[in-house]
Amino acid sequence: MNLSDVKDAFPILKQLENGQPLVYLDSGATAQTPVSVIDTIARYYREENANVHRGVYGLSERATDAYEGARSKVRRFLNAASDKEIIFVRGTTEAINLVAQTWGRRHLKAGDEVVITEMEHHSNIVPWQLLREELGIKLVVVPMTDDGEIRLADFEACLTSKTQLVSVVHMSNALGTINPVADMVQAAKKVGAKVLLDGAQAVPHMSVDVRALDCDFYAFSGHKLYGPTGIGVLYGKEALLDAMPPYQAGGDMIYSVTFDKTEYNVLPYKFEAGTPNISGAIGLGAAIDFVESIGLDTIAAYEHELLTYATRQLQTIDGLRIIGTAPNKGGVISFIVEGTHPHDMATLMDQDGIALRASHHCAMPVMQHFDVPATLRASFGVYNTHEDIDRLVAAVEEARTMLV
Ligand SMILES: Cc1ncc(COP(=O)(O)O)c(CN[C@@H](CS)C(=O)O)c1O
Repeated sequence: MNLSDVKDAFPILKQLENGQPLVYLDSGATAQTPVSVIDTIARYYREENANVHRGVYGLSERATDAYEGARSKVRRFLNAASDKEIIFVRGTTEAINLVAQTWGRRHLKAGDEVVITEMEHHSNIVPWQLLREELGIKLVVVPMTDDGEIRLADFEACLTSKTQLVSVVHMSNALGTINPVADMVQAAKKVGAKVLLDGAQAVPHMSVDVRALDCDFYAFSGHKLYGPTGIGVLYGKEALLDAMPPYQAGGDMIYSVTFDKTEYNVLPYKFEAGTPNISGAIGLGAAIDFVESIGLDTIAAYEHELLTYATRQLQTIDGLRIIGTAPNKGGVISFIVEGTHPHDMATLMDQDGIALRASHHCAMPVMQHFDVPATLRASFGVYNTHEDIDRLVAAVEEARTMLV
C-alpha cells in the first residue's frame, strides 16, 4: 500500500471532531484500526467463530488454523525461530508481568539485581517493585541525560555480577527516545544477565528482529500496531519458556489432570490458559499484513521525516519547550508551553479537532526528571500528514494565545 493511500484505509479519520476534520496524534496510546483489520475480525465472527484447539469439527478446525496462522505471522514479523516462542497475552503489561511472575519468581532471590532505566513505562517498573517487596531483589535504575537519552556507558556502569535481568524500553513512549538495545543486550550478556525488551512503542515504528537483537524476551501490544485491543505478544527464547512455570492455570494449558497431578501442555499453550482472544489474534495478524504491505522501513523513514518537520515547526512557537531531544528518536514529540498546563492546552486544542495526549504517560519518573507535572504529546501513525502537523502548530498557537 502506498503511503498516500493509507489515510483512506482508516474510516475513523474521516469524521469531524467539533466541526473540524479529526487530526489524531495519539497513536502512542492506541493506534487507529484500518478497514482491513476491522473486516477480518467481522468476517471471523460471521464465518469462522468457534473455540480453538478443542473441536473435531470443521468450523473449530478453521478457527484454530486462523488463530495459529496469526501466531506464525507474528513469528515471521519478529523473525523468531519458532511459533513456540510466541505467546499471546493481553498486551505489553501482561507480557512483562508474565515474565516477572514466572521467570522472575523462579530465578530471582534476595540481593539479585534487576536493571531498568529512568525512562520506563510504569508497566516495566511496578512488576519489578512487586518482586522487590516479595523477594528482596534490588532494582537498579540507569539514569538518563537531560536530552532524555540513555548513554551506553551509564548503562554498563549499572551492570554487576549480581545483575540477573535487564528490562528496558526499546522506544520511550514519553520522549520518543530509541535506546541502543542491541548494544545493551550484548553488554548484559557479558555479565550473564537475561534481557527483556519492552517493544510497545518500537514495533509500530520500525523493523524488529529478535534473533538479531539476541534478547531473551520481547513484548508488544496489538492495539499500538493498528490491531485490536486485548491482544499482545510475549516473545521468549524457547529454552527459557520451556523451563518457566505456567503463568495462569486452567483449560488448554494442561496435557492431563488428575487430583494427584497435572501435566502441563507444551509451548506455547502452557502460557495460554482458558479460551484465548481468538478474534484479537486474528485481527493482529491482519494488522501485521497491513504494516508489511507498506513496509516497516518505509514507515520508519516517513515518520522520521514527519518528526523532523514537526520538531522544526513547533520550535517556532514562543515559550514551547520540547521534552526529549535525544538524537535517535521515533515518532513522538513531548512538549510544554510556558505559562500553561498541558491539560488546559489539550482541552482547547480538542476544540480545533486535535487529539493528542496531555498526561504523565504512565512514566512519572520521566516527568520528575524534567520537573514537569505532565507534557503534551503528539505521537504519529502511518496516517498522519504534514497538514496534520500544520493543524497541530496552529492549534498550539491559538490555545497558547488564549491561556497566556
Ligand atoms: C513503552 C510502553 N510500555 C508498555 C505500555 C503498556 O501497554 P498496554 O498495551 O497498555 O499493556 C505502553 C502503553 N503506553 C500508552 C498508555 S500509558 C501511552 O499512551 O504511551 C508503553 O507505551
